[in-house]
Amino acid sequence: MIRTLDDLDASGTAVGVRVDINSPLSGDGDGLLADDARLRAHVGTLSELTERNARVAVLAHQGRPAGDEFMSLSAHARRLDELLDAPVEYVDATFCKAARDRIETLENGSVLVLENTRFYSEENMSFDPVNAAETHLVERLSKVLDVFVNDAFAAAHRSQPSIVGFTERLPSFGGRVMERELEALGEIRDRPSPRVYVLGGAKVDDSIEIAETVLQSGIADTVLTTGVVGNAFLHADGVSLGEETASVVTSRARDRLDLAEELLDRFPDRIQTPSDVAIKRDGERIERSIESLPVEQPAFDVGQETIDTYAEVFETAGTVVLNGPAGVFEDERFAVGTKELYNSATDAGFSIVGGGDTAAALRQLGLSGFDHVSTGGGAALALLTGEQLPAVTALDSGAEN
Ligand SMILES: Nc1ncnc2c1ncn2[C@@H]1O[C@H](COP(=O)(O)OP(=O)(O)O)[C@@H](O)[C@H]1O
Ligand SMILES: O=C(OP(=O)(O)O)[C@H](O)COP(=O)(O)O
Repeated sequence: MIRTLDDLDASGTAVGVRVDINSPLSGDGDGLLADDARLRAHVGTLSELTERNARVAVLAHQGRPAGDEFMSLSAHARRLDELLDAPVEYVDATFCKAARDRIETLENGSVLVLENTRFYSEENMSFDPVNAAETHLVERLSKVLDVFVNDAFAAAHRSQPSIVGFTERLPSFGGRVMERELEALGEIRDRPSPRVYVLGGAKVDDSIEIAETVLQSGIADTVLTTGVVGNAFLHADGVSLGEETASVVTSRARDRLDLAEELLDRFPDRIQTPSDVAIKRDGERIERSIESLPVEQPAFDVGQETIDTYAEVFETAGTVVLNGPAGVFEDERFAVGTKELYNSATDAGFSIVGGGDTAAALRQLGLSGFDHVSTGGGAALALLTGEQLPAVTALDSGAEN
């Protein structure tokens, strides 16, 4: 069991808090945040620490080296300053003397945002906790920190130094986001059955692998497919979709379509594919049954019959896990499947939603009422397929040290 903020006497201590505020940027190259959901998620943990009179140094990443969204955290710090009652400063250094000096002179009850951890090469590599503890970032920062709090659930599937290294050197605790996510997602096998996984979106190969894991292990009783994933399963089943749709499928699925075909053979009663789709013809949404395919136009959503069939499955489901939009939700005409399916999933005993684009779809379509909306995409799916997360293993073993 990991220790939480309930186990921490924070007053007067210097606390390093790893958060995941990796966010979509505005796209204008101005480094402004297009969405602050991940920052708002951490407000509880950060406020609790400042109200308890701790000095808080925030560690986080943004983007990946050479990627479009690889940026400084200065805009994140400004937004956190607006969101928190406590004063928030920013320093464009992560672990050098300038950063360490600022941490040492921080006032109790205030926050310092350190620079993007991934500006340093070691942070872009994977380590086991013992070796992560020897990296410059962890070794130097540990000298000026008393305690480490990991609240970065969305990065908990990574083995980077700032995620797994501090637990070897400092008393370490899970933050409130980490605690809530592990509670909601950690014991998926204990959630009521039948458990239904709805796999949509465009990460076709990942979703095919997830389908295999959850069906084989019995974590899921049924897998329903939508989005490009649904079209990929139809394609693997020998349905001739038409050139446009097939080319979206094959551009998204590199080498797992054979596995999809095998899964349809092995679990014929436990995987469902769409019975109809919505295509775009002359700028309009037209619904077509699968039997009437192929068509020239691209299939951008599931059709009403599929929506109704899947909604019936939700009515008797104990747990529904949804990942990935059912269609091109960015276009109102093809948001119908996502809107109606996610809405009816709230009829299930317990509903869990994860995924970056999925969270954006929920906001855009005004969908709510789920039992848990995860801050993580990859991390949530790793947990929901029964994997042990490196961040949690490190917090667990840190608690034993
Ligand atoms: N039928 C479809 N054809 C083309 N794109 C689709 C279709 N269904 C969903 N998508 C696209 O999938 C993308 C989201 O997928 P993904 O990144 O896998 O979701 P998440 O980040 O939630 O895991 C969206 O941009 C959406 O437009
Ligand atoms: O956005 C994240 O993951 P996600 O896209 O799976 O939700 C996390 O910040 C992890 O980032 P990474 O996938 O670059 O390690």
